[in-house]
Amino acid sequence: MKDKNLALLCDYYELTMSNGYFLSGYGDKTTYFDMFFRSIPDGGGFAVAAGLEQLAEYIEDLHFTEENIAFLRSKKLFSEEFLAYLKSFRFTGDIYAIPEGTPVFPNEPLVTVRAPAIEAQLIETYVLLELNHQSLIATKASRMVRAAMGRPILEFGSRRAHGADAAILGARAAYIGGCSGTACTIADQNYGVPASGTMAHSWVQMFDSEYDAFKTYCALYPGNATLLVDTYNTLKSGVPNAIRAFREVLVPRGVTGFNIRIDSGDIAYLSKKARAMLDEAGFKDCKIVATGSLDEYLIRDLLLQGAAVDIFGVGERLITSKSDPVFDGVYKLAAVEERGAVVPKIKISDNTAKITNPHFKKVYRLFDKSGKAFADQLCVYDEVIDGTGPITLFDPDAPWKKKVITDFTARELLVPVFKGGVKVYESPAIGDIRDYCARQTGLLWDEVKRFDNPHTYYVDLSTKLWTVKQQLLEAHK
Ligand SMILES: Nc1ncnc2c1ncn2[C@@H]1O[C@H](COP(=O)(O)OP(=O)(O)OP(=O)(O)O)[C@@H](O)[C@H]1O
Ligand SMILES: O=P(O)(O)OC[C@H]1O[C@H](OP(=O)(O)OP(=O)(O)O)[C@H](O)[C@@H]1O
Ligand SMILES: O=C(O)c1cccnc1
Repeated sequence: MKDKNLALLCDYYELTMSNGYFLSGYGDKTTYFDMFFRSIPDGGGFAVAAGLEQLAEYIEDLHFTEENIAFLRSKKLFSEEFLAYLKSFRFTGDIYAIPEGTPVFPNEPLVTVRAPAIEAQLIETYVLLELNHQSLIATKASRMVRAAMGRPILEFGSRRAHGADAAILGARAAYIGGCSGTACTIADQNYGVPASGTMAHSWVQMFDSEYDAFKTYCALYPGNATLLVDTYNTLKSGVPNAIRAFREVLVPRGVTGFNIRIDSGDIAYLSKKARAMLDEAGFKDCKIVATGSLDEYLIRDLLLQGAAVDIFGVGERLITSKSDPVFDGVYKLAAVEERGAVVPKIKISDNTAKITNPHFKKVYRLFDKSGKAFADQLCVYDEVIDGTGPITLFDPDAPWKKKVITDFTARELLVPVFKGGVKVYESPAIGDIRDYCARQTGLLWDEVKRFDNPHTYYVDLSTKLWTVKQQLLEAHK
């Protein structure tokens, strides 16, 4: 993907509008665009931001090749002046973003772009596709990881992913969301997501007997043997043959740390029976991996049934976020600059939830004295919340419902990623993003993290921002 020029991976209207801005004298106008989302997949209480590293790489490299320009010329729609401008196009603006792995909520900017109109417009599609996809999968992974109550989850979805990028970057996002590894080897090579795996039924079928298959695998990979026990009959042959192979090949070598995998049938019943057989054979440390169309609800249900599963492998329902496969991030103009002053802009809708929050904004996360996050506050860019004075929180839709908070700390969420076209943000190592995600998720109340009817986390507006919004609504009445 890195070697491909993806400048034309944009919706065609970005180009027609940009050509139009260019010809109408708006091309250089400084604009502020926010990327934010409106609803949390699966009715969850929070989402996990992901995709920033790839977005930053894309923008840093964004340029139009001779071929791109010749292609655009062939459409007979774009002016020669605009095509000449594209030849030397580079992103020159500023970008602020919420770091990957941060729990995020509807209506707060995950990315704010301050750039000349054409530049900000041309990156819209990529900003959205990268953040929408990776945030979707990171959010889904986080749900599954919570359902597994500390048991590792391995991402096994490449074969069911909607294309190569969805597999590779999906594996990256799943790791950020808390998965422990992936079967996707290239995700390890490219992004450092630890790759591992077990074996397919074909391995077991290939040999004259199940026992031969297990014995050979144990001899080849003594430190990494996870034997798939359900090819013929899990309890009658799979588990007994696995026990025999462990006993005959691994025990004499002093190897520990082997596993079995169950991929079909009643996982609760079979895992409990298999556990008893392994324990009886003296293999109390042998772990049981379960796979087969799992998701957070099945994982939770299996654990409620007392399934003796130590590790879950999850594919299709994670890599496609099958139960709710759309992350509805949007990219909206929030302000422009007129003679150096920031002028807020609003998008009005009959659906009040779709009215945008205008202005160049900051996002603060507020923590109570126990360290738990209790609300996010959107402010105008020149406001500061430092926790030294009280803060008034109110419901933006019912501003008379107020409370004054005194004992709290505040952390600004948006960090600079580009300044004047120069990338100033060094993306952390993937393992650090994953750890950060786990720590930040740990700062949310359990009520926000439950699956059913989670508590709505407040994303409030400062009085100043709320007033600007009301004034714009009045002005457009
Ligand atoms: N104890 C259980 N409680 C709830 N769901 C389960 C339990 N055990 C398995 N499942 C789930 O039920 C579904 C069973 O799928 P299905 O019957 O189509 O195939 P399978 O058992 O995996 O067998 P095969 O791979 O041979 O088709 C899977 O989604 C699996 O995760
Ligand atoms: O079910 P998922 O969550 O996607 O997990 C990955 C699945 O992929 C493999 O099966 P494969 O695609 O070979 O087909 P199978 O279901 O017939 O085993 C593996 O054996 C798992 O069952
Ligand atoms: O390694 C595995 O067990 C695996 C990999 C991909 C898909 N299903 C299982």
